[in-house]
Amino acid sequence: MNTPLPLDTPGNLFVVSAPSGAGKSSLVNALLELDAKLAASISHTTRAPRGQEQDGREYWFISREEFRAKIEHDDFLEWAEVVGNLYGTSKAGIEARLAHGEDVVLEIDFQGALQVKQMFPMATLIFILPPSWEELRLRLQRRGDTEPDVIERRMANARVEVAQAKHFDFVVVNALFETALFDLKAIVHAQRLKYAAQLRHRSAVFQALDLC
Ligand SMILES: Nc1ncnc2c1ncn2[C@@H]1O[C@H](COP(=O)(O)OP(=O)(O)OP(=O)(O)O)[C@@H](O)[C@H]1O
Ligand SMILES: Nc1nc2c(ncn2[C@@H]2O[C@H](COP(=O)(O)O)[C@@H](O)[C@H]2O)c(=O)[nH]1
Repeated sequence: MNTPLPLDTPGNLFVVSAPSGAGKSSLVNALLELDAKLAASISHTTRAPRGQEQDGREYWFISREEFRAKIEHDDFLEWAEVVGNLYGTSKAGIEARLAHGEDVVLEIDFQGALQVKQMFPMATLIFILPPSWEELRLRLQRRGDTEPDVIERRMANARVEVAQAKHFDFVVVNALFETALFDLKAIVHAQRLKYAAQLRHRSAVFQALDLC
């Protein structure tokens, strides 16, 4: 059972999901370079490293047994199986960062995103769409680090994922990279302002109650 996060942390939680190859890592990495207040969370996965990926940089690469043990210990904020591999977001660090007023971004699949929203309704869920199925396939192929049969499985899974976009707070189409990045920055900015105002409202209400 996943234990919920506190509801009124001063930090903001952003969750970015997309079908594999739509460009979410590229967009989130560009956003992280521009935004010093935003930190990424490194997920655990049972899949093998791809290309130049390094343990502790893109992911923590662990065995299925280690992953199962982490589930048993309630170490994950959320976890899911995606195209045959297990992926999970470790709770350690995220709660502390949010409590200290830092903003955290998670790059996870839709199953994980929906779990996070249930436990932490203040989380902002952003879905990145590719401009077309053809372009999605081309991006997966151009990346050159994924076997052809895996590309087919990811394309099939992409249809399931895109059908979930309606449950997200925002949808961004990643056709032109700079335009999508601009949209992402605007969403983060707007949500920060909205939640800061909500926190001020709550503390003003508590003050008013004290005066009564
Ligand atoms: N707007 C864009 N136009 C053209 N190519 C793009 C665009 N955005 C990203 N790409 C390219 O598409 C490929 C896939 O991008 P990326 O690895 O960021 O996708 P992803 O959604 O994070 O995939 P995964 O979930 O598998 O990690 C990369 O080669 C990236 O450079
Ligand atoms: N539910 C979670 N999904 C995650 C997490 N980390 C990554 N992912 C998603 O898995 C797929 C495939 O990723 P890839 O790196 O193997 O291409 C992609 O949609 C990721 O967003 C996680 O911690 N939880």
